[in-house]
Amino acid sequence: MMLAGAEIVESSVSFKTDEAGGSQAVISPGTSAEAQAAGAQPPAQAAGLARVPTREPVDIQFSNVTCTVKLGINKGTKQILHGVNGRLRPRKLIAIMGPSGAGKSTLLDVLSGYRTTGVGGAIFINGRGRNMKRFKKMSCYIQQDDRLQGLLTVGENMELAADLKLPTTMDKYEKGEVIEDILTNLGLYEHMHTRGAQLSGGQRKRLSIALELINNPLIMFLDEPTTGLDSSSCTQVVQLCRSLAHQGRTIVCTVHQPSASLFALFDQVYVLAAGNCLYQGTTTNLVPYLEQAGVPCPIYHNPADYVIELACGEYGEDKMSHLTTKAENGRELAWLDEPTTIPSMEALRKQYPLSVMKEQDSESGPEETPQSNQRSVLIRRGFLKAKRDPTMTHLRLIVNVVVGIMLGALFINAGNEGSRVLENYNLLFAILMHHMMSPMMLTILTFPSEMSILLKEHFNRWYSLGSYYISITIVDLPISIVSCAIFSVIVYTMSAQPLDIARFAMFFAISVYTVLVAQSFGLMIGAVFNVVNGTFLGPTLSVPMMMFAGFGVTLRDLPPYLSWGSYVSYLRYGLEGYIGAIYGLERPTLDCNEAKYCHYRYPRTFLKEIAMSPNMFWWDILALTVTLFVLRTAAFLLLKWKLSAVR
Ligand SMILES: Nc1ncnc2c1ncn2[C@@H]1O[C@H](COP(=O)(O)OP(=O)(O)OP(=O)(O)O)[C@@H](O)[C@H]1O
Repeated sequence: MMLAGAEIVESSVSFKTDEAGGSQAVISPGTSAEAQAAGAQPPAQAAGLARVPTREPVDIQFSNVTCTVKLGINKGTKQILHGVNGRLRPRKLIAIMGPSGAGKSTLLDVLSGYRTTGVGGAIFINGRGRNMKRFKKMSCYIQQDDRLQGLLTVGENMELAADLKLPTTMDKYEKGEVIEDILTNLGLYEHMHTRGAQLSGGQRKRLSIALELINNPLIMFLDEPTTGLDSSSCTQVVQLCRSLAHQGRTIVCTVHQPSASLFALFDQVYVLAAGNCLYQGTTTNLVPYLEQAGVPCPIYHNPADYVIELACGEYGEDKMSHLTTKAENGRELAWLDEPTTIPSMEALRKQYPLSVMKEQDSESGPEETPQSNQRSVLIRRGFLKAKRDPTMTHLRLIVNVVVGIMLGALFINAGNEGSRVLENYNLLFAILMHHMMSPMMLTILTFPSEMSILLKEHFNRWYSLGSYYISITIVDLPISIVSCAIFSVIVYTMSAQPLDIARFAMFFAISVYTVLVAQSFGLMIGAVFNVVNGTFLGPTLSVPMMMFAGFGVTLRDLPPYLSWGSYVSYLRYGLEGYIGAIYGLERPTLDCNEAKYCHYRYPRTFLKEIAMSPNMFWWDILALTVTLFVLRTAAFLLLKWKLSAVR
């Protein structure tokens, strides 16, 4: 790992903060495309990212790449990429351009290794077939939507990413230097204490790049880094990418329709039209290429706009196919920078012998740091987020207090009164519903957004799924227990349940179990479905659970062909557990102060009526433990499946 003082290879862009707190790109001389086009050698970098890549730059070649997606049952398939070829040269900022729907993001997904399903063709790294494990160690993928931790500040985001991505042997000062260097050069140092959610679009994009720069990748893929940014932020981000590329990285971005000045910042451009390559070469060669192809770019027309118009078929489909043929669908290298010096695959293999790969392969495991470190950092991050989370923590605590008081007030003193046993039974069911619905819905509503961050961070090798899963389980436990305890104390005392520590402990244990099981059920749904589908499915799937709980229809009265349902419904064990806690343990006869005749003042009569045994508590705990384990494992497996299925 090279830190401050490392060799600096080219002039660059840095950002200075103006008085208003905004950032401005300061372009050092020697970086303009014109200067490069004129053959000027860029001078040494005066200011810029000190951490240049420590490994040799990477040459990427792809051949006959296809991508086909399934459109659904009996709807056939659709081919998005039609055997495209290309060469992505090192130290270059490369734009993949094309009209909407041309397949830019798909090509980027394929090249980055994010998409693996329905993909054909070959990708070569430095002359050898891509080894995914090795490739992932040297590359990162920054998707279009900035998936950042909005509750954490820029500094915290960077610190935690550094703890996950830098060797554990580095101390906090060394890591701090890396963070300072990156933030200073990306113009984010002054925003160190701003939360991710409060950053502007351009700042968010730069933070996304900063986070991935921590472990100094050789190859960076960025999907539409300029979308949604104003022209000055666009220039800042593209200038930054250019500077990073010229330090020795291969940077590939998709862009929609860049302005002429933005277009000039790219070194190389790859134009796609309907899944075919129309042009591959330097930005400066585009105009001569079009001229030679017989479709000259009109004077005063932005070449980037013109080529997109051609790619859209505005000048006729025949021109599109003519250009695809001329570009040999990306095989033609004549329009790249110094085409005669582009090494063959064989030469590249000689240049990068396998013995070097051996060293790289033995460097570390699939992630940068050991699992124990990943877990502790993720737990730290989880608690930091939980402390500030207005929904998962603050609202959850408030809801438990409010609902506890409301239920307590509605069923005040119902617990000891023989004439109100049925009311108390309703209260126990209402408590069960509360413990089921609130954690389940909260998870269903919040997890999909967490899922997108997980997808990004897991793909970029920040941590393993196992470490992530263990950390979210641990972080949520104290919040669940505290909110459950507050609720239980309020409702238990207000409704005058028997003041017996053993009974309260049983009541509380069942409550915590119900919350944890419901949350795991929500996690299963949230891992697979989006918010809309999850919001529909969660409560809908819970209805049969309620049916089989033994409330409304007693367990005795369930039709024999449906009796299995009571064994799979965790609510049945929850309700039975509550009954055991409140009416079990040989509870003495209840008071009968509010009526002349109290039919259920003898708990045994009531238990007989509802067909529940008071002595099943430990069986209920066992059943809930098994259910929790099964659901938690299922949620993990579904998450694992989802991580690969989306690709
Ligand atoms: N999973 C999928 N199922 C069906 N069609 C898909 C799928 N993924 C992509 N497509 C289609 O493939 C085409 C290319 O999509 P892609 O997102 O790569 O385009 P793009 O060039 O990046 O477009 P944009 O610039 O609008 O993002 C589009 O027509 C899109 O609808």
